Amino acid sequence: MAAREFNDDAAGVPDAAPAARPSRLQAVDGRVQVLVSVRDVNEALAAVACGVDLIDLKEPGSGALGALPLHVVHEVVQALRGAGHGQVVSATVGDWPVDARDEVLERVRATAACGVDIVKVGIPRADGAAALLAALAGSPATVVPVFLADEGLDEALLALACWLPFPALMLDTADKLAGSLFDCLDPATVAHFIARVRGAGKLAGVAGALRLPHVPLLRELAPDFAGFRSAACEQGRGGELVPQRVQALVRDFAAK
Ligand SMILES: O=C[C@H](O)COP(=O)(O)O
Repeated sequence: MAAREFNDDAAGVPDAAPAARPSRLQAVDGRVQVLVSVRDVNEALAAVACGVDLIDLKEPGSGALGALPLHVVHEVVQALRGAGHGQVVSATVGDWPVDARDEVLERVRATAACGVDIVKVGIPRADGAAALLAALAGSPATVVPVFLADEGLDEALLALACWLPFPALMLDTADKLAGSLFDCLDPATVAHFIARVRGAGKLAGVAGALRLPHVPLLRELAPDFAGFRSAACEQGRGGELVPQRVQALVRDFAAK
């Protein structure tokens, strides 16, 4: 799909947007779904046992969207499905420069071939991001672009991604030591992102060093899903997943 086919005008998203790809990712009425990033079979099974909605396969020690070895991605998908767990499973492809389109597309293809439902790809605010989005829209895999919001939100990029046939869009941060998503974007901008994505018929997800005290604000903003790694570990996001921390997140999002 060529970026030049897109023509955002004052009216916003053009009428002739391509239909979003069918995806197993669905909204749940009245509840923010909890996504937790895990690095192996044990963490995935522990997260499922805690009641998380979405399992995200990632090596947190390798960066914001650090990729796991493909054989581990495959192994976790097999373990979850083999044990009868139907959670939507996503996986990341690593942190790539924005112009490494061929490498990203190849990694997206290989990751999707491991049986995950969704492949998450980071979109930095940088020259070349529109071309990357357009290339990802042409991939046969189900891709969810993840806007890295450290430098703010680029409205034109968001409009393009809303127009392209992705089933969902996410916000996240690249620098996990610089605070949370809300240190990069104010709640009104996050609310605007969610409304814009929903208005385009897609699901909206947020992440970015979010912690338990952010849950009330997240519930108010009501994205379709919120993603966590840092909050689920005791020794930083590269440490081990702590089930009690995951349970606390699930409980607080489910509380009446
Ligand atoms: O997609 C979710 C991320 O793994 C969240 O990680 P984080 O909480 O460390 O920002």
